[in-house]
Amino acid sequence: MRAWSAPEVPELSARGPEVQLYDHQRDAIVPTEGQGRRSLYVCGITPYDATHMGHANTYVAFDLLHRAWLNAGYEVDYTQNVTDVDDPLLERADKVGIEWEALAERETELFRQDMEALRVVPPQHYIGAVESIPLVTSLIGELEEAGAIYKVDEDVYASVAVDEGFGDESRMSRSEMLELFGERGGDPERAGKKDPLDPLLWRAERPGEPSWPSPYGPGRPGWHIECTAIALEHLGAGFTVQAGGSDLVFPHHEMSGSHARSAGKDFAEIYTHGGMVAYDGHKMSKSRGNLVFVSALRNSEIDPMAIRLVLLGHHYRDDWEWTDAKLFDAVDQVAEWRKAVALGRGAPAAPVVETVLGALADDLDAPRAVKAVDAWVAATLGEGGLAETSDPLAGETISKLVDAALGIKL
Ligand SMILES: Nc1ncnc2c1ncn2[C@@H]1O[C@H](COS(=O)(=O)NC(=O)[C@@H](N)CS)[C@@H](O)[C@H]1O
Ligand SMILES: [Zn+2]
Repeated sequence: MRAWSAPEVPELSARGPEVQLYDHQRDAIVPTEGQGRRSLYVCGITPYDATHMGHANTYVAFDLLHRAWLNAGYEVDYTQNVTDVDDPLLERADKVGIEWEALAERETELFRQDMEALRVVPPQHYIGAVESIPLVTSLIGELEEAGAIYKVDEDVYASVAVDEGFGDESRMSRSEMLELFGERGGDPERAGKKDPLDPLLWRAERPGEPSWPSPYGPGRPGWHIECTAIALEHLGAGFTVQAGGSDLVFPHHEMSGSHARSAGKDFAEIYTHGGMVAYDGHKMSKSRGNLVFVSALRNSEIDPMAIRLVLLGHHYRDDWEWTDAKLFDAVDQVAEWRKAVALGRGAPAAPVVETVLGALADDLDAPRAVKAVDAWVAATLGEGGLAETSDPLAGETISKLVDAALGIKL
């Protein structure tokens, strides 16, 4: 599937430090490692209600990781999926009375435009669930060889008992797992399952639902196996980072890793998750409909760089609440940044470069990076810009820095 056009990422003269990142499984900030390259899988959208600020928060967060690795001198293999067939998408298509494929295509295109506007560097592999069905069915075959699948009626389930690492990623209690599994697309109460937590791998054809042929009969893929298959195919076992919002910790990322292990393959080295964005006092969610859309703001002439700056004002792992006031503050902030870099000379830029690259390499601490730029702007717009000690190339250095490291084009 086509991704979106890539923003130019300026090459910085200073090299960023090694990137450290929070790992959910170890509950610690750990070095990101690998031979010369880094590989990243960020779970993509289920294409309806795109692109709300919760989505944007997630993809901008891991764009900072992508950029931090580039600034540290690494090549980055980036894969993202599109869950372009799944229960919530079919339900929404039914509700609004359009073909589910048309809804998926329209919303994915809107998502691409929003990602371009927010200057998110695109994945090299942007892969739909539908186009991955052959990958999914062959991975189910590997689970079958491992004795890790069984049928209930015509539906195919994975047996989590086969995976002794099950639970290591989320570190949740069984009762927590059962509760979240039911809330997030699982069917713990279904009769005939070996374990209520066993997830669906292949959903047999139902009347009125799309289906594709498979060795397990006509049907469609389960949610978790889709990401396992796509990540293993395009990034390979033991890739560096599996990322998404914190509502994916369980069941989605637990199950995705479990399926890989049951097929005898390592999954991600690191699992990391972005916090939840709320609006009107509740997590922004399709079901509640309290959504702020990137495209709506763009259509009312809001500078996407101001939207991006609101997101960067929060640590990626924090939950926070979107407010219009935050947006208006960011509009002013971007204008100040532009004024300061336009002066050409300014307060010394080298220390800002070091602070910004260091902050982002430390578990993507964007708020600390933004504060350092704010301080430089204030000094430069004050008397700092004119003092003898001023740096004649500060404006150019800072605008390249905030572009490469923060994705903010001034
Ligand atoms: N309110 C929110 N705040 C922050 N992130 C959110 C919010 N709502 C959804 N997300 C994140 O946005 C991404 C896409 O969400 S989604 O459209 O529901 N799609 C999915 O979760 C699956 N297609 C992943 S394979 C996920 O990483 C999800 O965790
Ligand atoms: Zn996923």
